[in-house]
Amino acid sequence: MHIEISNLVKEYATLRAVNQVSFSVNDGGIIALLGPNGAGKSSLVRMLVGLTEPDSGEIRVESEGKSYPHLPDGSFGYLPEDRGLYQDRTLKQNLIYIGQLRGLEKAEIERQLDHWLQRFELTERANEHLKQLSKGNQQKIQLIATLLHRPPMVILDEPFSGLDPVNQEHVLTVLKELKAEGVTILLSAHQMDLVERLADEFVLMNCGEVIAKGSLDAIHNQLADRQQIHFSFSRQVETGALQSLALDNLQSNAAGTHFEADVDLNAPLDELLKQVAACGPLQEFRRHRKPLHDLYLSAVRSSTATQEIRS
Ligand SMILES: Nc1ncnc2c1ncn2[C@@H]1O[C@H](COP(=O)(O)OP(=O)(O)OP(=O)(O)O)[C@@H](O)[C@H]1O
Repeated sequence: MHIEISNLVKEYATLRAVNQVSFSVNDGGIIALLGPNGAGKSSLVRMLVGLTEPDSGEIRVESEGKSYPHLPDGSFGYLPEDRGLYQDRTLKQNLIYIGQLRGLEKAEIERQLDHWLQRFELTERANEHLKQLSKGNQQKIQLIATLLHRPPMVILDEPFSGLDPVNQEHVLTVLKELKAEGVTILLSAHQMDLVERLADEFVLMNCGEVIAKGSLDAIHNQLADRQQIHFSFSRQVETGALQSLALDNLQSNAAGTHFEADVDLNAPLDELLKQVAACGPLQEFRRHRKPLHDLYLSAVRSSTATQEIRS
């Protein structure tokens, strides 16, 4: 399956929630939609699954030699932002119902139910009403409902919401397992640190627009204006010599052995390494990549400022 999204626009009354968004999704791998509240992620996902239609632009889904304007029914699992299972029914009743809706045979439903309840450590609770479960466990049942029919593609709107760190890790592991099985995953999330470890591709959105997209390397190239280096010496060195190098914001520890500094994105690091090594007995020299979280925050701030100037 291949998805091509081109210049997509969605408007609600006077608000343009999705503005000229373009990106593509290839088979396999995990693609993450990131953006602050109101960035337009759910609006985009709803068009992708065919719940709403774009005002302009195009979604083209190529699957088994055919082309569709949204993901064809039955080809995907969808965890919506508004969760919808029956609170007064047991986990088992809810999931059997979902399995029947998806057209699964009784034996297959039982098989999948056993597998997923065990995988999410909820087997013992199968006969409890959904409302008896914590928010996090309810979220896991919602995920099972999305995965029960083993779709080749899953669309997850905020799969980590309501989960504690232990369960976030658990879901992360399950998503990695699905990826290893060849499932394509498109998810929206706010948990940068988790998403950075999980996704292969990223689409960063703000105020309806894409502000950066691609692999982590590509995002760094698009958003980082500086890079940070860390280096250390086996004994104290005079900072005088270091200060004459092209290093900004040079900081050292109290012992004068460990340093960090900002350098230009295009600075030749090999050359810099030689210059730093000439200042003392160098132990370590490494480039430190800003976490996605930091890149994202500064990009969202500057993109919001640009939008405010424009409007
Ligand atoms: N059905 C609707 N009618 C009117 N406005 C809407 C509708 N759905 C979303 N919006 C508005 O469109 C903008 C984008 O909303 P959307 O839910 O797509 O963002 P989001 O990135 O998913 O946000 P969140 O992370 O909070 O879920 C918001 O300003 C929202 O208020």
